Amino acid sequence: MRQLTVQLEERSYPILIGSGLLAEAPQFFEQYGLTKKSPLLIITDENVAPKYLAGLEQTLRAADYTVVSAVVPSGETSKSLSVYQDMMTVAIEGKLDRSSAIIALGGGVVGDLAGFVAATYMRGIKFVQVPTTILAHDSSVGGKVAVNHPLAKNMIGAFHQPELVLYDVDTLQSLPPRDVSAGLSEMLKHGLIRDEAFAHWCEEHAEELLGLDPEALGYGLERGCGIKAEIVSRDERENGERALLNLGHTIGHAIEAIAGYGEFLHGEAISIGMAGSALLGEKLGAPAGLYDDTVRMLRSLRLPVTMPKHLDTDALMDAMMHDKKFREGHMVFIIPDRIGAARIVKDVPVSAVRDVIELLKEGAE
Ligand SMILES: NC(=O)c1ccc[n+]([C@@H]2O[C@H](COP(=O)([O-])OP(=O)(O)OC[C@H]3O[C@@H](n4cnc5c(N)ncnc54)[C@H](O)[C@@H]3O)[C@@H](O)[C@H]2O)c1
Ligand SMILES: O=C(O)C(=O)C[C@@H](O)[C@H](O)[C@H](O)COP(=O)(O)O
Ligand SMILES: [Zn+2]
Repeated sequence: MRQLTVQLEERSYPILIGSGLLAEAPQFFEQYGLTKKSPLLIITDENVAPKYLAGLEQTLRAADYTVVSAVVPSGETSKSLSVYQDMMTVAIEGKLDRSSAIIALGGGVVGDLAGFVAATYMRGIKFVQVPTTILAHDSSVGGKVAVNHPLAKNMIGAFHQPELVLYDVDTLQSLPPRDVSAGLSEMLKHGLIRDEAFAHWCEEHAEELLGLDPEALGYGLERGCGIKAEIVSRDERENGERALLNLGHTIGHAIEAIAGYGEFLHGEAISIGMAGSALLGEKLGAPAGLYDDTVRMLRSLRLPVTMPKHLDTDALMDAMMHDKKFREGHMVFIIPDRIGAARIVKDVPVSAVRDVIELLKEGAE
């Protein structure tokens, strides 16, 4: 088992990554403070439930935990206020109390939704992240929890750290190829912002990663989580450095909202956004070649680097104004200087962003 720690003083917690960990959930839950005297609520989705829910429920009940479960539709549309309200109803009817915990069994959608329920139920109860996607190496760490507003991504949310991240990598073997690639997008992002060697490693090991080779996946998840944990430990609430984790997200979130949630997977939209950030980087003085290198790396992971022409530039520009980094009238972007290093740039010219959006359209020169 690989173990990392998110260092946040009294809110510190471990990230446990390994094979067979779901079967050991009761021991870990007990070790990290989940009481057996109050019910647990497992929130999962329709794709994950048939594969992993019954097993987890049985293991927990055999260890004397009381378990209530809720299954939401799979996909981005479940990060909504209406599904959030349904989860609140299940929690109230299931008699969760202030000592209860919520278990997020699934990918980033379930993690963000369940985490937001935990952050707000009775003004906040414990929760545990049990990620089942590659992408969730990012979403399960750091405590950003949220649902979407139709106009903008992750608009209704909180910072609420889990007690534990229990990452059973065996679950990843059942992921569809499109979700494998989407998850690798955020893995590469961690290399692009902080670790040049890791970014190259992702490209060099693309075929093993896409083929779900356990050794490659284990290392990639450990390094990706490690970079995220280091940054979050220094800047939990995104007052500075944490914004680097948003590379590609200003454009990516706008694509997700304007195309309609679920049309593009999050990792796919972020991939297009990272290609756009590299273009912006070159416009703002980064060495030529940065865009080509970035695009080559993204393509090696079978990720898209262009968007359909029909996505309206004005609508995308409007959506970008809702970015959480937009403050005091300034458009703020994460701009790569080179592979492995990026910086926060305040007041990026709107005209440069508009040019980049046009260049990202399919068929543009
Ligand atoms: N909080 C954060 O810091 C953070 C970071 C990155 C992304 N996110 C959010 O995460 C979400 C994307 O996460 P995601 O890509 O994991 O999406 P997801 O949760 O929708 O999972 C992707 C798909 O895989 C299915 N699935 C999950 N586990 C499976 C398994 N083991 N086997 C087979 N199918 C499985 C799901 O049902 C879904 O259809 C977005 O909403 C994004 O905004 C949050
Ligand atoms: O943890 C962070 O900080 C990130 O930015 C990670 C991103 O991958 C993630 O998509 C996050 O949810 C985006 O946050 P937001 O504040 O832009 O909504
Ligand atoms: Zn993301």
